[in-house]
Amino acid sequence: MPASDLSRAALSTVRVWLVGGGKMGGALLTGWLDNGVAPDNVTIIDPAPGRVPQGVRLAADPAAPLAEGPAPDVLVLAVKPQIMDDVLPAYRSLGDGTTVALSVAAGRLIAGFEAALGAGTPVVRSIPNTPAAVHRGMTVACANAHVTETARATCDALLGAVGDIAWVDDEALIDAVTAVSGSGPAYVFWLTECMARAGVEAGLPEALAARIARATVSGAGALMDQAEEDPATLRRNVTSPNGTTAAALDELMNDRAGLGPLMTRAVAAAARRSRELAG
Ligand SMILES: NC(=O)C1=CN([C@@H]2O[C@H](COP(=O)(O)OP(=O)(O)OC[C@H]3O[C@@H](n4cnc5c(N)ncnc54)[C@H](O)[C@@H]3O)[C@@H](O)[C@H]2O)C=CC1
Ligand SMILES: O=C(O)[C@@H]1CCC=N1
Repeated sequence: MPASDLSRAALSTVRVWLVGGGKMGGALLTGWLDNGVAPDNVTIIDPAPGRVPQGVRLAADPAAPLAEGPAPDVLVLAVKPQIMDDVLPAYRSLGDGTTVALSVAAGRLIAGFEAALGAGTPVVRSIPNTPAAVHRGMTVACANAHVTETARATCDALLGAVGDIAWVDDEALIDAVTAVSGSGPAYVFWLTECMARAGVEAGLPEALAARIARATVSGAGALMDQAEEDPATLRRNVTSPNGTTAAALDELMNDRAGLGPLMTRAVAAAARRSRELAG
């Protein structure tokens, strides 16, 4: 069976509880339903959710789903890291069994989920990103020793339903992953805003500057996606010797004051914050 059929098969019967149906949880949910998860196998637990697709069960808190059952195969934890400690105890009865706790929360450690839900609980810690909303997400995940091969395949299919997925064995890498791909879309949007503002400062009308900045960033992203060349080659393809791009890159690629050292500082700051969120 091809991998995509395998994923669909894994998803067609999976029972998921989504704790936190906000931006990230909602984006994941859309991908699941598009990839074969049955709406009546999904429960959103959220006192103020975003969109609730037809056929999906909604509960403001876990009391009713826990009483009614059946227990989920996967408990997806998509609330803010800062409230995770308050949210988890209610799900203790699902711990130490076959239900996999699949977190998308920044910073929160596998050990924290084990402490709250039970030491024998299968836990997957992952970091997706918001391009998941258009099925172009990038997720990196890490599993504890209690996650079986089947459970890992199910989580792989759930996370892979909204884009690309990579697994790491070393949980410590997740902080840097969060800083690059988790937060990264915001850097690209800020780059777009900066390009538009610079265009206005160079004399363009605001609407035209915003339009060409947005089209350029998304067009460059699409080219990078489809081209075989690496980003450095694509950059060189734009850069004529002694031309306009070379003049700009002299500033952007400056060893001390260019985008390189700035990005290093930004990513280090995000990774540091991820470590702090561990609590
Ligand atoms: N937004 C992003 O780019 C990314 C977010 N994440 C992680 O995803 C998680 C959710 O973030 P967002 O979706 O951006 O936030 P959000 O604020 O859009 O969604 C959080 C949801 O949790 C709900 N909620 C609040 N208290 C609750 C409770 N006691 N039980 C159940 N639900 C409750 C809220 O009503 C809301 O719908 C965070 O842990 C964040 O670190 C991870 C990667 C990227
Ligand atoms: O800013 C945050 O903390 C979350 C995690 C990665 C993207 N958004």
